[in-house]
Amino acid sequence: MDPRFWHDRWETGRTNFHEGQPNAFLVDYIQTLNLPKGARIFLPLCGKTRDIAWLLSQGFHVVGAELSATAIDQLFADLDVTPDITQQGTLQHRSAPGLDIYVGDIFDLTPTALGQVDATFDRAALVALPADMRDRYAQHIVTLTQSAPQLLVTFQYDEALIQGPPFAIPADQVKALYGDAYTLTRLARQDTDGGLKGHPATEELWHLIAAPAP
Ligand SMILES: C[S@@+](CC[C@H](N)C(=O)[O-])C[C@H]1O[C@@H](n2cnc3c(N)ncnc32)[C@H](O)[C@@H]1O
Repeated sequence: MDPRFWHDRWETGRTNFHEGQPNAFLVDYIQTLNLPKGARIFLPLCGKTRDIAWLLSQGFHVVGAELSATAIDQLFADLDVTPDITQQGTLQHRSAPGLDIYVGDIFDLTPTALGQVDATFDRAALVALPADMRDRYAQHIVTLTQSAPQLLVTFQYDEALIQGPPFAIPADQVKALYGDAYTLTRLARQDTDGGLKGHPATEELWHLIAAPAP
């Protein structure tokens, strides 16, 4: 998807994907990841999600990647924190205690820059990408995180009624994208509160664990 689409959304404040509170699946299912305090959790395409403040409050270290500098300005303002800022190639690195954010195209992020992560939480990231970008994205996440365990939130809805993003990602597509690298378990599904764009929708939570070597 053209980066201008997202820059425009942030510049004009059309960010209805932003939840004003930590994601309910994250809060209810984080224990499934069985992470110790201080574990590093990666949030791809993080926007200014409140999940970051919540994870920090739970004693985790958060690493995010986000295209929009405006989103990250707002994130740090919401956190009431002034980050240190350095340039790393095409990416800007904004850091504060417990928090590293890479501002720029996630496809420019390397495993070396990201460093070791213990888990990934994908909410409104995979589903934000059109079909022709998803393979590349999923492979990039696997490479970046070295198949770290993942919680992945997807949507199901009638695509004849709703135009994404967020895009519907049926179970067989989750398996096609991640089935080689991970063993997949659907942990939960629930109707989206108030529907999506006026139509019924369902959200699903997937738990991805590195598949045993063949
Ligand atoms: C639907 S929003 C979700 C934000 C956040 N995960 C949340 O739950 O509120 C998708 C975000 O991905 C960002 N984005 C889109 N393409 C990107 C890319 N190639 N690299 C980094 N971020 C990207 C957009 O700027 C936008 O903030």
